[in-house]
This record gives sequence, C-alpha cells and structure tokens, in this order.
Amino acid sequence: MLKITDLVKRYGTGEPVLKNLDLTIEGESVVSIIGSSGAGKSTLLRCINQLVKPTSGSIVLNGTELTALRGKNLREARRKIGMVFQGFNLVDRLTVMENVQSGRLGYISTWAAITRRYPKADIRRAFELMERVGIAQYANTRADQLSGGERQRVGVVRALMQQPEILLADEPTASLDPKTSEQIMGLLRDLAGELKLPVVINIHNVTEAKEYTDRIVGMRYGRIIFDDKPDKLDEAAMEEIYAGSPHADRGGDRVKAS
Ligand SMILES: Nc1ncnc2c1ncn2[C@@H]1O[C@H](COP(=O)(O)OP(=O)(O)OP(=O)(O)O)[C@@H](O)[C@H]1O
Repeated sequence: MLKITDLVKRYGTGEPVLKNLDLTIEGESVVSIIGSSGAGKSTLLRCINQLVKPTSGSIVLNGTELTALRGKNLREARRKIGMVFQGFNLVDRLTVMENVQSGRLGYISTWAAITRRYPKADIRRAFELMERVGIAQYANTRADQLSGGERQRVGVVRALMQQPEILLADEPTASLDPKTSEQIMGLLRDLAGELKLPVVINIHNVTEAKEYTDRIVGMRYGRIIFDDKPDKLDEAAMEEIYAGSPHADRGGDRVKAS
C-alpha cells in the first residue's frame, strides 16, 4: 500500500506546487493522474520515488516511510519503485537484454554488470518478461533498432526486473502513435493484474485514462480535486480539473472557474 499524507513540495522559495496532498493506493489498482500542465503530476511521481525531496509530509510504501530514508536505505527502497518514462530512457547502443538487465543494477555486483555475467535466474526472468510483452526475439538487438512501442516494452520489462512493489509511469504513451499507445496502456493494465502490482500513470490522454485505469485522480494546481472511478469523470468534473488559469489559482485556495 502507498499512503501519502499531507505532502507539500515547494521548489526554492516559490509557492508550493503540491499542497497538503493526501492519497492512498491499495492493491493492484491502476490509477491515472490527470490535470493541466503544471498541476504537479510529475512532481508527485518524483516525490514518490524520491527523485525530488518533499518539503514536508509523509510517503509510506508498504510500511516504509520513504521521506526519512538516506543513503543505502534510500537506494534499497527505490529499487522497490519501478519507473517507466515518456522518452523510454534506454541506452541506445546497448542490446535489449543489456537494457533490461540494468533493472537489476543494485541487486548484482558491479563486476557482474560490467562483464555482462548476469545471474541465470535474472536471464530466465528477463526472457519470461520479454516473452510476456512480445520482445524476446529482440534480446540481442540494439535498443535503437526498435520501434517506439517496442522500446517502451523494454522500459516496462526493465522496471519489472527490479521486482518493484509499485510501478510509476510518467506519460508512458506520450511519444507513441494512438494504436501503440493503447497497446501499452492495455499492457500496463494487464501486468498490474497479473503481477498484483499497483500502477500509477501520469497521463494527458483522458480517453485512455478512462478506458485503461480503475481510478482517476484529477489534480489542479497542487491539489487533488477529483478521485473516483472513471465513469464518474463527467463534464463538470473535467471542467473543474482543466478550466481556469494557473495565475488565478496559484497560491490561494481553489478558485472555481466561472
Ligand atoms: N525542478 C523544478 N524547479 C522549479 N520548479 C519546478 C521544477 N519542476 C517543476 N516545477 C514547477 O512545478 C510546477 C508543477 O510542475 P510538474 O512538472 O509537476 O507539473 P505537471 O502536472 O507534471 O505538468 P506537465 O503535464 O506539463 O508535465 C510547475 O509550475 C513547474 O514549473
């Protein structure tokens, strides 16, 4: 379970971009985070995986308070959080297998990684996952030879190689064509169920959020103003999430668009 309580993030001396945010995610649910540009979606994901240090508040993942961790403990906790990125973040000149195995860095010795002497169990697991997502035939192909959809599948397998307890995806389909985008969303949804993994997806495409996720969290300027099942996201809720201007809202309490 992920339990976020009273989370505040302020960059420098500016107004907070996350304002006393509470969010609990249980079980294998697939949750999408929607909201206008600048609402704080990426900052929220980065606070969860501790790429960004929250200003205050609590983030507990399966009993571990992440905000209190430093050094080795922080590195260990971060392995439990898989990340999937918009731009895939692969190393182009490495093969698919090498990219996928980089998800095991931190679990295996540096020497084993440098010399590509991956443990047998890791190779087996990589092939299982690559088979599952349809890229096993590319194991020895350089990452830059693959299409966008195939590259994102590599990104997903790499994240799963970490044996994460939660998977975070930051705009995972924004660089993909519509059909491939739907395939990747379907894959994330199915993997969440198969691996009993909570998945949190930042997404601009509301149609995909409605179709492929179990719960939609709508953010507006650092606050959660909608949190419900996709079929509850009606026009009024959309208006509230997306209307208005950042200037009107920033800093103060939520201002309803007129
Ligand atoms: N490293 C940073 N330093 C200062 N301000 C930042 C930093 N990162 C983000 N911000 C600001 O925080 C606010 C929230 O940004 P964030 O990227 O979290 O929003 P978002 O909802 O993910 O937007 P988008 O959909 O465009 O990615 C914005 O005003 C942004 O300019």
